[in-house]
Amino acid sequence: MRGGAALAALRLRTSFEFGNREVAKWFPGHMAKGLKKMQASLKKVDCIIEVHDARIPLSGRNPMFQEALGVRPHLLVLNKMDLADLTSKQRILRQLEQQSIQNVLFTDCLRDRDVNVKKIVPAVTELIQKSDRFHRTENLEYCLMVIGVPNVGKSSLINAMRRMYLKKGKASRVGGEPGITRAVLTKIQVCERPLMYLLDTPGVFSPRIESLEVGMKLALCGTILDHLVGEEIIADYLLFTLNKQQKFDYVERYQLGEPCDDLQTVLKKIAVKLGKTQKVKAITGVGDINILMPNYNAAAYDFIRAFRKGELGKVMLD
Ligand SMILES: Nc1nc2c(ncn2[C@@H]2O[C@H](COP(=O)(O)OP(=O)(O)OP(=O)(O)O)[C@@H](O)[C@H]2O)c(=O)[nH]1
Repeated sequence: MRGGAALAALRLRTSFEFGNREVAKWFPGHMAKGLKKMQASLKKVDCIIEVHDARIPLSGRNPMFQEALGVRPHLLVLNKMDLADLTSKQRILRQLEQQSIQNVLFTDCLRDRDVNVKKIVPAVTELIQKSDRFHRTENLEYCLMVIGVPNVGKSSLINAMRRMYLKKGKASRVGGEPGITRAVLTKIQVCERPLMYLLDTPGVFSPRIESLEVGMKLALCGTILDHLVGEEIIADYLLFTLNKQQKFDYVERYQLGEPCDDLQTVLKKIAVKLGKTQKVKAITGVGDINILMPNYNAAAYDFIRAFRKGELGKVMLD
């Protein structure tokens, strides 16, 4: 940890200049399957498992499905907990509770037999049994659906649950029913008593981008296509965030010597360190010379990817 005086000498930014950008273009509507298409299958669902990225537990979730579906048991799974700095977990849970979200689990779907993934079925069983749905006797099968914005790990969660339950030999996959898309109706049995299924196709929602800052956080976590936002600005927001939170793993990774808040300087050093440079011929008064130009795009790409893989340390963006 660097001392206050040393940090002050580095002149780190205290705010980020977002400029004039149009967030509306950052998430093309066709990327989400759309509520309408999902609604038919959602009607049959007894409990919604909403997956979101644990690094942005408050930003970008789309509450639209709750409004569209009325009151229905809902479990919020904050996934990628392995990438999140959870020292402020209690604050996050309190803030979520203020939004009436009480049922929250943190997961790491890539870890084999994650203990928290295991808690999903008992939590969901309790939620359904406490809800009105339990008194509807005509159908004793419970059906769960995983939904969320892109790239938060919905498919990974389904696969983790599938591994967990299919391995036990208790679960079976059930084929489609006539008249309804087979893919939507493919079910995985996840519990015997009560009989519970998970629809194996997740519902994709568009994120709610209420501000440029929220948009940038979503972009940093990879839920928006990078080129729509711009890799350079994502890299700059990443640099700003790491410095603000004093997460200086990047300094060591790229052998920068000391933290720096100037993107061009950082990208130049990253490019040189990674050997991402291009020979460019320059014509001068005394003849042609070859100069080495850093490939800023390749450097920005590496910087962002390293962050997303957790190689620059754990963060909390909200
Ligand atoms: N570190 C980490 N990575 C994860 C975790 N869960 C998923 N991922 C990674 O996140 C990326 C997206 O995972 P998916 O399961 O495809 O996410 P999705 O929400 O189904 O994505 P869409 O199909 O785009 O909606 C993949 O590279 C996964 O390997 C997790 O718990 N921790």
